[in-house]
Amino acid sequence: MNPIICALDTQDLNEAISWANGLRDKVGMVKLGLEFFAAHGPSGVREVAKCNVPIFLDLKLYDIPNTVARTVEAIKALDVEMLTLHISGGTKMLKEALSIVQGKKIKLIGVTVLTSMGNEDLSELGVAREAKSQVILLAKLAKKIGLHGVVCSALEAQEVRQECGKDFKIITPGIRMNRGHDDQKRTATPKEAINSGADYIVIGRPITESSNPASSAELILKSLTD
Ligand SMILES: O=c1ccn([C@@H]2O[C@H](COP(=O)(O)O)[C@@H](O)[C@H]2O)c(=O)[nH]1
Repeated sequence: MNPIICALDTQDLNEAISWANGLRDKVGMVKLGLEFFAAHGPSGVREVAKCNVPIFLDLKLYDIPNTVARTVEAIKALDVEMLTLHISGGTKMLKEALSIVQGKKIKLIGVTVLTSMGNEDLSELGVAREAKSQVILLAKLAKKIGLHGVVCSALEAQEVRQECGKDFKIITPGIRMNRGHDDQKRTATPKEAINSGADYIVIGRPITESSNPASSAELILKSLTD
């Protein structure tokens, strides 16, 4: 299985389609997020799906239970593999969302602590725990409620794997090699993430801003076995 999920972060539909076509054989999935969805909505997702590459829809839903459930209801008609929602939306929100996708192929993935945040950012929000312990707490809650997996950084992947078991999907953004951290704080290389137990590594700008996205993805894949 190819563990690379490339984030197609753009408002340009043609650019997203061109990336999806160019990367189809080099990645396991593509990710469409808030930027793309705000610009093109469900019809844009359907257009990218025509490129025959599995889609991870990263909308990070976070609202009252009824609103999230109705949103999941609208999204479940789309041909996507996984959809994200914030675990901090709470048990009722998560359970109601799960009940909507019961028996469907779409997997609900919980966002723990954004990889752009460090301990100081959490403390500013009144969260006394360090990022790692907050991630483990949220991942265990997600597992208990029945979510299919979580988004966390590679720095927590090993502990999440130990706590949540082998069938629980672990998806790690914040992947960096040789270009600084941008706005990410909890980062790791592709190989470190996979060695820590991640099922998938989410990589956006290091691929899409390179002069040759397909060959960058190919090199990253190769780096996993070197
Ligand atoms: O905690 C999170 C959750 C989601 N993301 C998303 O992943 C990609 C990362 O893109 P890069 O360009 O490789 O930084 C992006 O779409 C984020 O929305 C995340 O980074 N961290």
